[in-house]
Amino acid sequence: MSCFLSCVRFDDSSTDNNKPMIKGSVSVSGVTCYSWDDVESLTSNFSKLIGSGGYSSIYLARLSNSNNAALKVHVSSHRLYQVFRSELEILLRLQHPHIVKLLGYFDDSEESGALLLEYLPQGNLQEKLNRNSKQVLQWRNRTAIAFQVAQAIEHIHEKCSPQIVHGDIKSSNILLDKHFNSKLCDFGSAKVGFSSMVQPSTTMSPRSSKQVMMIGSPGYTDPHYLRTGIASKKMDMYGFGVVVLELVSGKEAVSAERGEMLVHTAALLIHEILDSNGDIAEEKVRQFLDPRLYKDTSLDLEEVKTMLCVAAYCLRSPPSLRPSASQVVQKLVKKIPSLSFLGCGKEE
Ligand SMILES: Nc1ncnc2c1ncn2[C@@H]1O[C@H](COP(=O)(O)OP(=O)(O)OP(=O)(O)O)[C@@H](O)[C@H]1O
Repeated sequence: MSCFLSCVRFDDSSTDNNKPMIKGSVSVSGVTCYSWDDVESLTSNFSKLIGSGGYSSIYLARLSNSNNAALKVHVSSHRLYQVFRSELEILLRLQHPHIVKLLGYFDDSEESGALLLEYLPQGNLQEKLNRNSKQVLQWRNRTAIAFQVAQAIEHIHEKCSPQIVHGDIKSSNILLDKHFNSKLCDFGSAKVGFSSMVQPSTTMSPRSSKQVMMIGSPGYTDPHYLRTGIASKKMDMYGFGVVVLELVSGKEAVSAERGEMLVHTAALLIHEILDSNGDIAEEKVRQFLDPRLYKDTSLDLEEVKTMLCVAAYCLRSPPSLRPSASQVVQKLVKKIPSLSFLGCGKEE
């Protein structure tokens, strides 16, 4: 932890971005309430699927001003309607350059809902880091993405009221715009309130009534949360640590071929980093580095060490030893000075 404490300043400033919940209105503060007919027409009858998740399908939508948008349609069910409502209410509060922007929504008040979101044309970070991706994400983009995601987490953890735990930080929940600026999405697992204790809820099905619903995704879930069911800001920092390992190595959080977790593959290196306070041999750094970056002229091995150091501290146990998001932001700015030019993520 000393490596963090020596270079951070705490920022306790908070802004209240509460916005009133809209019900039945057409458009308030730029967020529009749509009818189902509107939704069908915006998506040309759901003609283009651009993504899917555990609880939803995402379609390309075209706004009246010809701009593209993304429509996230939640699976119809009473339980998932609560997930939709929770995500809607959280997104209505949030306004940050690195958090996906809510443009509108549809709500039947019973079991169906849809969110109209700004469209991020480069898709998600997991796809971009995939070995089969045509384009190799450059090192300077990777450091900027880590920085911007840390800023988004800092915002929900420390700068909005009430504070929010995202609960599912992973590379497929990080979307990229045309300049590879990142935006955090998917607040369906988020918990509002400080260090919330999550009482695992049972599913609606009587057959599976003993099944508990945990939040998080394989390869990213904080082992402390798995043991205790306590969702806290530090579980987001754990997920962030895994994302940073993905950015450095270009590997998936869970290997598709061998099912191996990246945190396990990197365990030895992480221990060495923590033991040496980040002072590790360049050769070891190179061994872990995404080989597609070897020829990247923007690559700087000292910056790679900084990123690995951030990841290592975010993955520490117990969670109290992990840095806060603002400590990570400060550390990245201090050690990767080019990031300070990004400011707090300029809008396009
Ligand atoms: N605004 C957007 N612009 C472009 N693509 C998007 C947008 N929102 C979502 N997607 C795509 O759809 C995928 C799934 O979105 P999202 O994570 O919000 O769904 P989910 O059902 O909550 O998924 P999960 O299973 O992670 O809970 C994203 O990884 C991304 O590829």
